Amino acid sequence: MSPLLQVAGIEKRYGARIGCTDVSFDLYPGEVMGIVGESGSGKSTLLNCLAGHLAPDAGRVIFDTRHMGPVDTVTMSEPERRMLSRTDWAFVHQHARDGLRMSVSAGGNIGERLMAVGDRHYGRIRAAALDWLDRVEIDGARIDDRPSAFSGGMQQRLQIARNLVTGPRLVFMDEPTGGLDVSVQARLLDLLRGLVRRMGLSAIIVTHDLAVVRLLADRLMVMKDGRVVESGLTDQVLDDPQHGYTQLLVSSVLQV
Ligand SMILES: Nc1ncnc2c1ncn2[C@@H]1O[C@H](COP(=O)(O)OP(=O)(O)OP(=O)(O)O)[C@@H](O)[C@H]1O
Repeated sequence: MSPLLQVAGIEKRYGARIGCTDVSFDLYPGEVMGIVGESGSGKSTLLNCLAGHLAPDAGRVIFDTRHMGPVDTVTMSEPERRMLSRTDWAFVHQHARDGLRMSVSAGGNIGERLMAVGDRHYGRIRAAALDWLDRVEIDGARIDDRPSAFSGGMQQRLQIARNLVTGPRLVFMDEPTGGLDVSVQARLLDLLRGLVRRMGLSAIIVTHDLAVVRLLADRLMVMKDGRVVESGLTDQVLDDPQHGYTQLLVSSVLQV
């Protein structure tokens, strides 16, 4: 099996400050990679470089596209990258309002993604929207409501539906459960785990919450000061951390 994503030597600087540096890894189809580290360790910078939101200063990101095969997403044109982010890629933001159109109905938010990839059949789009509302446990009767009338947890579930409806090959998630109440987080995590497993999704999840990666990620990268200090299978890294920083990260959670 060839990798879905090949990341080699990614570096991003903000002036003299390192955002992230020397990051390399492969991601295989159906694999979920977690990226953990304390605030300022470079997780978001790396995720944004991978997802094409930030231009790295060095390195390659080769993605195996559905239509063109492997392409370097760092050097591809902006329109090509925009198309990729509507088709093969999805991005789940920490704050649902960054990933939703708040003035458009719930059904419209889901349908918009389908229309962006060329679906024009109203009945089919509405049926898909209803199906996806159901999959993310939102009552279909709310299809014409705007997301602003939803709770934080519902908004996040709607954002996930909007992202997954087009069957992306790779989903980027930035703190998908951050900022939600603990009980809401648990339900969302459960839902995400079900969707990831059922759809065989490949995903890269940035979080500072080790419980999130424990549940969702097959593999883990631990970042500190912009560098990857440890990586491996999630259970291996969390149960037997080798690097002092990872040991600290794991033990600080256990003490809570
Ligand atoms: N726009 C920016 N301008 C200057 N420096 C930045 C910028 N964004 C991030 N940085 C710096 O880059 C480093 C990595 O930050 P980054 O936000 O990627 O970390 P993070 O692990 O995602 O943190 P958090 O969990 O708080 O989001 C930090 O030193 C940060 O101060």
